[in-house]
Amino acid sequence: MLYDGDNCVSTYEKDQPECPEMNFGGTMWGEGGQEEDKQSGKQRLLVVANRLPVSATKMQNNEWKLEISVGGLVSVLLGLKDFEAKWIGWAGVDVPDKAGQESLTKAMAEKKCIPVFLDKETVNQYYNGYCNKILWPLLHYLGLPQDETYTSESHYDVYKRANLLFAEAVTKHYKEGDIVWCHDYHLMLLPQYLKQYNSKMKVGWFLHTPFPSSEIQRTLPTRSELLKSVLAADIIGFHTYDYARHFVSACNRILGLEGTPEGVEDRGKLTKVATFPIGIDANRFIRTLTLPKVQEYLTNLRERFAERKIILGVDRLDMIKGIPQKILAFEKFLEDNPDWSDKVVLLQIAVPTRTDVPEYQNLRRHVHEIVGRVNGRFGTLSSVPIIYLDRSLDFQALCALYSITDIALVTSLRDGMNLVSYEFVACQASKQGVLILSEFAGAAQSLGAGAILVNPWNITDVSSAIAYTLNMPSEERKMRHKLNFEHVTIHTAQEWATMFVRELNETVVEAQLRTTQAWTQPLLPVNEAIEQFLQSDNRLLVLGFNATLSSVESPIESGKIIDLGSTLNPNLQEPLRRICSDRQTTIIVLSGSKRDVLDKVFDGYSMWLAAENGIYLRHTSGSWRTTMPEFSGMEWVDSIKHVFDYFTKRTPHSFIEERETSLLWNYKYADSKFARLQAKDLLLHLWTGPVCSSSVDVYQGAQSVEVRAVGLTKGTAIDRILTEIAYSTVMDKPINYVLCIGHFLGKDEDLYSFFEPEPPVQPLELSKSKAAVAGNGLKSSVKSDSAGAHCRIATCSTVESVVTYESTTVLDIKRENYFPCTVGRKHSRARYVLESSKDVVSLLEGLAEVLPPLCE
Ligand SMILES: O=P(O)(O)OC[C@H]1O[C@H](O[C@H]2O[C@H](CO)[C@@H](O)[C@H](O)[C@H]2O)[C@H](O)[C@@H](O)[C@@H]1O
Ligand SMILES: O=c1ccn([C@@H]2O[C@H](COP(=O)(O)OP(=O)(O)O)[C@@H](O)[C@H]2O)c(=O)[nH]1
Repeated sequence: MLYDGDNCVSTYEKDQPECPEMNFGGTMWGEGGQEEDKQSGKQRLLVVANRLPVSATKMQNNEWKLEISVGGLVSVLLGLKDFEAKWIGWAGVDVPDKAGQESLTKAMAEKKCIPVFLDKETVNQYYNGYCNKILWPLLHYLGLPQDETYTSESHYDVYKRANLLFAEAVTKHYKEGDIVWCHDYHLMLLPQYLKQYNSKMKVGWFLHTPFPSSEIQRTLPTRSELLKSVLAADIIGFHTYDYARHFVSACNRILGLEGTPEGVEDRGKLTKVATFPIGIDANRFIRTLTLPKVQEYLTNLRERFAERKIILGVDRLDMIKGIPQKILAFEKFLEDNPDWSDKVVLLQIAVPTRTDVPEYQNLRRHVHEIVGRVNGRFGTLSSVPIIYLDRSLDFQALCALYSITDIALVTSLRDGMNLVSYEFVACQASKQGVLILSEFAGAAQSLGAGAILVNPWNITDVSSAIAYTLNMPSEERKMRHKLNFEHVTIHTAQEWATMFVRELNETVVEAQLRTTQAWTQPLLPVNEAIEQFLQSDNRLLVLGFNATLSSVESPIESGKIIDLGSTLNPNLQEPLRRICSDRQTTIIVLSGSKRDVLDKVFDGYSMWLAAENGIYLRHTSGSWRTTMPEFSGMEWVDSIKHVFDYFTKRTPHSFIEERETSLLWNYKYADSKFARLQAKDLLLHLWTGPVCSSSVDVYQGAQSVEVRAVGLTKGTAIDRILTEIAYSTVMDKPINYVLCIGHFLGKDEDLYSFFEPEPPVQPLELSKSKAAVAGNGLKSSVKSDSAGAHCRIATCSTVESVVTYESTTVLDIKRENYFPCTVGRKHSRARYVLESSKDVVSLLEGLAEVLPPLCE
């Protein structure tokens, strides 16, 4: 992005009146930066990138000449007026002596830059080696080096060390509340290092390159470490949706983590993953075109190329830019269109980059060779078809060139975004030339409507696109330009940065809310639960079945699964019988299991059975009824079953449970390690296939994957179940004790919140919320029974949960009488946890003991 390495410093900004100095966001951050920051009241932003936006040359007496090399990111940050920004990055020069380091640090402080000093060997192994020989080709689908004598391990160690040095620089300058924005593949370990130092630091990471398919990422020996480290960030940004999708799927397939619509979830911690397509400061380009110097350039260029159409290529001399392919396509065009041979010229600016890496040196030789061949073949004594420059241009010359060009030819084999295509469009207001753009550049997803998209590997395709564009009617040209010009001028670099930083701030607030609301819970205070049970006179126990009351039989006989289904833990028979017989206690077993399973297991107990996640309900003395008929459709089932079948065949001892309203792939009897890997793959197939096209939710259990209709949750069900119970029983006093225990997964945890009286609110808020309760602050459901009578269930949103049915209060719960508890899950929304179903036995035994003995 910044062409300042390798002897090709782009100094084009330094003389420009509109941008006299680096002054991100106004106030300077000197040694007394915090003071000034307090004055400005702006949020501080630490931008950490491999490269600084200034490059340094040593003069005499430890003095430094600093040149600003403004590229995409720099101009972006120049526009970030709402932040106090400071840049941390590699100094770009080797400064072995302390005195030199101090003087450079001081000089750079004036430009709000903090240099990180890397010695020559570190640069060689970290930047040339691990970044540019390993990560860069991999991220661009070129794979790992084929040379088997090459080992990346030592490079990786140095990569780690370099990332630590960046981390040290950040922590040295970090102040509470700062935003730390890490950039690119050079710094993939940085988010983790920073969070280890201070878990409260707001950290974002943005990748400027593509993120390849997980099949490519899988080959990287350090694949897991790098993914885990970037996941430590609060938010991860990519240029395009495809890159974000690939990243989420790599986390799923490589780390086994769940991808959600918002990002990647790991044991309750969500890392947000989102797309933020970068833009440019289009006005800066438009303004520059009016400068006298640029006009002078334009006059010269017009004279020089008066008789010829100009095709322009501006690329770093990098294999991802597809320069050889571009030249071959141009050769093909000349071959196929001899009439054009002296009427067109290809100007190719090939900016040297990473010149210490052997692959880049080879590329240079290769490109020189083919340019020479084509010019030799099609050139004349007076002109050549390709003008090729191995250097960078100053900004004004570049703008002039963009503006005079007829066709910009961008043939990247892969490219994160490609800002050159944006810059060309911004400079084309008067000429309205055409952009031929590789479909493998991120820019194709934003400028695709106006550009001619090509597959750069298809030489004939690109050659035909050149011919088509040269002959394009002016109306079409104008229409295409208009579309792109609008995009480039509206979706600017500033918008990009503002959006990222805003999202990062919001994500941190959301995450704080989530952690304070949930996810860490103490053990159930069993004595207290028993004591409150004893004190109450109308109690409700809502119990899950599987992994709560069940015991698993050994199911495999002679290698075949004989699924006997779950049975009731025998130790529970006695306590359950006792509790069921208590007239002041109602038990509901709320389970995903089918009706016949619950019928069989709970035959002889007096309790309510809610099967298939509560869609079906019966008292053991009565018959089944449907509580939520709207969820009985199964139009989605075939496509899901197809995927389940595929994995069942390939995972010994796994099986499918077909229920009336859901479908479950169960691998509780399979080899757990292998089955977990299979489950990861299965989930990926579901998420990228049938789940996208149907209204279903996926529930991931410890040994199962269940799919059911969206909205069919145990929390929705309990609302209807209580209505039914209230309707069919005589309740002379409200339920004043609830124990809600189960191994409930994912969205089923809404069951816990159904009963949860909301926490006390601030005094000021309290009056507001009371007012709301009187108005429409009630969670309510209104349903008609068969006779047309209306039942209403309402939950008051203060410290008490109140449920009424036809003006009779059914449920009146205070926080101290409510015990929501998960079984065997480390991360849950329930207030309490019991570690295993054994603890459930002890608890129910405890409850049974305080009841009067059974009269046989
Ligand atoms: O610093 P270098 O090694 O000389 O490389 C220059 C930059 O190349 C990459 O740029 C990417 O960022 C652009 C803006 O987001 C994007 O349009 C382009 O497609 C990418 O290739 C690299 O990611 C930067 O870190 C380098 O500084
Ligand atoms: O002689 C030149 C040619 C190009 N550029 C700038 O380099 C950047 C190239 O960014 P791009 O996203 O196209 O690709 P990258 O080189 O970052 O992969 C653009 O902002 C160009 O204006 C430059 O500074 N000097």
